[in-house]
Amino acid sequence: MADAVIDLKHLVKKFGKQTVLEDVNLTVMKKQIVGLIGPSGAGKSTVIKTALGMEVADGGSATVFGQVMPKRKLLARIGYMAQTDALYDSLSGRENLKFFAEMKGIKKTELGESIDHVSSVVDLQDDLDKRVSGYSGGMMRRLSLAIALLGNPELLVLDEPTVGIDPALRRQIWQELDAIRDEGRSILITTHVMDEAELTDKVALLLGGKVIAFDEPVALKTQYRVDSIENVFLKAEGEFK
Ligand SMILES: Nc1ncnc2c1ncn2[C@@H]1O[C@H](COP(=O)(O)OP(=O)(O)OP(=O)(O)O)[C@@H](O)[C@H]1O
Repeated sequence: MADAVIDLKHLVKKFGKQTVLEDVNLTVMKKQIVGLIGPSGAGKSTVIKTALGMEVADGGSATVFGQVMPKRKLLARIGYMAQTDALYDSLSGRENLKFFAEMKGIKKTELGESIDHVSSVVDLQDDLDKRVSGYSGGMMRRLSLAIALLGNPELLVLDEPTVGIDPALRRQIWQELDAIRDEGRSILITTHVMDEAELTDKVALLLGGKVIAFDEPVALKTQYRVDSIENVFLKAEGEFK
């Protein structure tokens, strides 16, 4: 699709004999937040990893900015937050941010401002000089998110970014995600928090290796004749079984 930032067409991914993704169709357009929901083990992380070229597809196609990943040139345009934190434990939060900022090619003159901004979004300013080995799980998630936000990437791919994060901070993070979208950037986010799925522009429901529903939250609620995305999820899952 023209203008699609992420475009997955009939994507198939197998692990040995297990077909995790059977026929996944999904697009993330410019200036859009797309939420990917589905039961545990449905394959949400696999969708992300295959889209980003960390796993090789067994069928169909996956493009990001019109190209098949991985493409070194595109990496600077993408902020990726994995489900497991890839942080340097023996370094402080600030040192981790500096390291990843350099990897992303952020100019030295912009480094301080950049680190201040991303650490304030996740409320880590006061803990930046502590070693990551002393961080709680939630603090590590917040640092990983801050790293993904560095450099204002055009596309953010966030795998369960708000696990272990309390509601007030979660709200603050969503304000930032909205601002990022309003600037014309794009976000693909997986979540188990159904309230968060309500905040997206479009929700994709992954079940049985397929995106069985993909629409605006309001449209999905109308389609399933329920009053929340949580109930859409439960009804779709019930019908599927
Ligand atoms: N590298 C791998 N090798 C073998 N099997 C894998 C691999 N990665 C994922 N799987 C399997 O694929 C299925 C989907 O896993 P995935 O992590 O994508 O699900 P998920 O929807 O992200 O789950 P959760 O919500 O629990 O994070 C699972 O059955 C998992 O065991």
